[in-house]
Amino acid sequence: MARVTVLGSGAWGTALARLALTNGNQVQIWSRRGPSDLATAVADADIVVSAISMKGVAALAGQLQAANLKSSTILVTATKGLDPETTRTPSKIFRDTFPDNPIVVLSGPNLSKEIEAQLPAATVVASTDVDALTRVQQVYASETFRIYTSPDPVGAELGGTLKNVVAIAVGVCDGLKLGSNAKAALITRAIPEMLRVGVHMGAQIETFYGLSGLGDLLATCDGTLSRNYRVGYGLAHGKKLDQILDELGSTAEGVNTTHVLIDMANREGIPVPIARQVHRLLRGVITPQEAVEGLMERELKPEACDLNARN
Ligand SMILES: NC(=O)C1=CN([C@@H]2O[C@H](COP(=O)(O)OP(=O)(O)OC[C@H]3O[C@@H](n4cnc5c(N)ncnc54)[C@H](O)[C@@H]3O)[C@@H](O)[C@H]2O)C=CC1
Ligand SMILES: O=C(CO)COP(=O)(O)O
Repeated sequence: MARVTVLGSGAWGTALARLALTNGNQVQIWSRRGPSDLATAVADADIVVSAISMKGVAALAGQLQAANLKSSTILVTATKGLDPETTRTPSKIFRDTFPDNPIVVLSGPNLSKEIEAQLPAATVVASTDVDALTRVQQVYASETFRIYTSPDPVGAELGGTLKNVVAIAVGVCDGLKLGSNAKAALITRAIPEMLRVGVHMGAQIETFYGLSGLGDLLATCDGTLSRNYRVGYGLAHGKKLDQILDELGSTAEGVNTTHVLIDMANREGIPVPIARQVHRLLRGVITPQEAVEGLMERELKPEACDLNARN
């Protein structure tokens, strides 16, 4: 049994709290608009699970620091995004703020509605701290939630982060009714793009072929349960981005991730053709049809990809 505090009472925070509770752990949820004070909520926790939107992670890390988080507390991050100011992943933000705490990433094909319905699923917990990995694995492993471990936290969270951009593109593809061939081509060609960014940011290649990479890419590109997919689908039907996000009423991280990714790709010269079309589409400078044409009209090239290619 562990004392677990989950930060964030959105769809994913609630599901992660319920999973830990069902396994017999002592669980409390903190949220920014809730009644409890952060310092009190984390004071006795063995494990703090952060499941808030990316836009709040850097500030939350600062608040936790002010709350004097114990250095023995395991910090688990379940957010899938990149910091707009620094391009850091959540685990990097926590690592920079809490150099002595064990940091664990939890990421995989985990659409919260299916998890809440107790459908079988698997995920990855990733850390360089083996004891912390075992502890978090024990807290979450159950008959319906299978937990694999990985030594590559950055790779695990980048898979979950970058696939959100692809899910927007696939939503467009389905919204325009481009067919199964186009969808298969898009998802497959997205993999070298994700790998190129991942390798640049220090991830291990094999992580992207596991649950937190390919697994999450497939789950999120499968259809209507994914909010990022629904962003693309809505754009393909001529809706404005603001309207789509209002209707969703919850976080679609791929929108912010696309902007951060394109800033980074421009600075570092990383070729990301799919993300670039998504970026133009989100900014409203091209139509969904023009985004497709932009991809199809690119120069012809071999399929094999150079992961260190630069523009
Ligand atoms: N819902 C899902 O199926 C899954 C979501 N995730 C990731 O988990 C993260 C949260 O997603 P959801 O819970 O689905 O979103 P949500 O929109 O349902 O909830 C977002 C939560 O973040 C909190 N939050 C937002 N801005 C904040 C700030 N500035 N400071 C403190 N808290 C803030 C909100 O109060 C809310 O509790 C995202 O990064 C998402 O990609 C990961 C796996 C599955
Ligand atoms: O990350 C997720 C599933 O693993 C959730 O995807 P969406 O944020 O697109 O709903």
